[in-house]
Amino acid sequence: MRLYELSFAQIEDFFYKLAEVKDIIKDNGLMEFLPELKKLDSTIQTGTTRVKHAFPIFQKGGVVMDITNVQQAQIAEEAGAVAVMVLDKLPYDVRKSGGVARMADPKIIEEVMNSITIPVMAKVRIGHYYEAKLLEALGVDMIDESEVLTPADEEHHINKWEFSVPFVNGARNLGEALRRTAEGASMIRTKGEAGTGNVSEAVKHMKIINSEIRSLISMSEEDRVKKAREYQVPYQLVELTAKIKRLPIVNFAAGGIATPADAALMMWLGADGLFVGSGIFKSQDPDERAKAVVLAAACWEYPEIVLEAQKMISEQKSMMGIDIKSLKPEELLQVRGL
Ligand SMILES: O=C(CO)[C@H](O)[C@H](O)COP(=O)(O)O
Repeated sequence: MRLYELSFAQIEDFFYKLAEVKDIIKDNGLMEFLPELKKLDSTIQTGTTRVKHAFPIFQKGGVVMDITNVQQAQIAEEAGAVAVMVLDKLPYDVRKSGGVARMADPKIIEEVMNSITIPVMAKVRIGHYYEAKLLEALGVDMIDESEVLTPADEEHHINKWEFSVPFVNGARNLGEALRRTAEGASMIRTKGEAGTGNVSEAVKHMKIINSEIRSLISMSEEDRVKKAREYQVPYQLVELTAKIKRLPIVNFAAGGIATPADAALMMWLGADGLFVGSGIFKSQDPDERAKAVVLAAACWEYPEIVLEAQKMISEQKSMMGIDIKSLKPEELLQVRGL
């Protein structure tokens, strides 16, 4: 039983209780705890859109860490990550190794699921319906249809409504974010340029989305109808975005976040939370950095605390970043899946 299979009320209660009962969960395993939760409300349907949307809401303010093995998963859990994302290779290594990047080995994903108590996500190739079916069967908590892996379909994304497991998708602008939402994604992450250790593209994408939402808000109804056509999404989705003045689903920042200061910057720009991979596990101080990034994301409104977080790491141990301008157009991961 995974988190998305619970009802909304059960998930809510789970997260409230999580702080109190973390030790109990650790000692007994999550499975022992679930029957108690089930008793709270056994009648509500599970795997519904409400549940799929609730799961990312409860991760807000947190950091999801890319990991490739059990050891890294344990570092992430120990550091206070809200979830881990299992990959075959970290985005930096995907970039360096070339070739076709596919979903991670299911045996490793299973090992990770059995070794930690926080939610486990994993990536599939864009449009790879069947990798997603395998991950759903495996019981992961969320699927990332990711441009970091080699796209399986150059034209279509997965129809995510068909799944009971929630999906996260990347976006560089409002059009992409709303198209993925219309396809059934429960969470968006700004794409940034993964594996570069360079936060500049994540900043750019977050600012583009913010400014496009601002212009929707001030637009006439007639122009919003036109925008919906341009974005190729239902008008109601454009209308809702303008009304609530934000993306209708949770939006985390990703791609190139490497330091606590980067983490705080993205939260200040309005991210609901963060995905961080290479920046932590390609650094020379992953244990400390993982904790420092979690602290900075949670306390981004307090520069003095972010300063403490920044002091927990050593700049000399940061991953060597890549200047985006040095990448050839075909080396950009962000342009996959529009
Ligand atoms: O979700 C992701 C892409 O699918 C990655 O988690 C994210 O982009 C990580 O990038 P980096 O390695 O630069 O931190």
